[in-house]
Amino acid sequence: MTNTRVGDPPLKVTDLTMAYGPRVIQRDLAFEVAKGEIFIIMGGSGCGKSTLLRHLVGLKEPARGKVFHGRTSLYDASSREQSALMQRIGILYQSGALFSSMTLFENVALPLYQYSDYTASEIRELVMFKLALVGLGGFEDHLPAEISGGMKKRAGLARAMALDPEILFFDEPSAGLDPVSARRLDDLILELKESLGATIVVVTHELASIFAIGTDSVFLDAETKTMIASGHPRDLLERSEDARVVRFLTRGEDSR
Ligand SMILES: Nc1ncnc2c1ncn2[C@@H]1O[C@H](COP(=O)(O)OP(=O)(O)OP(=O)(O)O)[C@@H](O)[C@H]1O
Repeated sequence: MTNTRVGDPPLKVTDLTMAYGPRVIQRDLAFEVAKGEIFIIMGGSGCGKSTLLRHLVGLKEPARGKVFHGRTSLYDASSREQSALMQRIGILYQSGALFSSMTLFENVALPLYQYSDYTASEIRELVMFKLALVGLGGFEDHLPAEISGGMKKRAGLARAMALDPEILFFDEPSAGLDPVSARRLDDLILELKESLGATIVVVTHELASIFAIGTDSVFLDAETKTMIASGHPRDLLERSEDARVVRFLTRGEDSR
């Protein structure tokens, strides 16, 4: 199924209000994620970053407004259209969310068996390719418990990429990783963007990651409950006049 035309942004949010029951978390969100960008959702703790991610991937219906994947309004689509859309995205959850009783090979193969018509030998080839892409060639028979936290994230990434998604969503990819593993993951995300041309949406408050990989962003403010900045993180750092944005991007050590 193709629902995008040249020039259509892969992801767009219009007039979005997010709420849990009567409690509004964010309102008046509007932004587009252009093809090939690494789009960062940032803001302080509790501002609604993960909640926004849930809205973007079909897990939470907006209180108001729309989320478009290509030309399709996600929450106005039929459940058949929605599940087709969901197969065109990949999600890397915080823990990597691997099945602990399955080998890395089986974890990555699962979505291919579930959602594609590939033969077993084609799946084998694809899984080996995806594992090699994330630097886990040779680890296909390992169980998640037998590998490090950084490797689990990379295996989760291989699984998120199994179906060659048009958009990848990452929820706090470097959470729980030591700085060296976090750097490696950032480098890998950049490589994937270059080699696959994928569009990537990342929730993170890690400054190093934001500046290392981000090419566009939205900044959510918990107090005013809306977005107060958007754009390339480095431009925001250099040009934002908003003290809250600058404080966040300098961790309170503004030395511009
Ligand atoms: N299922 C839920 N039901 C009710 N309130 C919720 C639910 N999930 C989150 N919230 C509330 O919504 C607000 C935003 O939470 P969210 O997890 O989206 O923020 P966040 O920016 O991702 O935070 P953090 O950076 O700390 O992970 C918080 O006040 C949180 O308590």
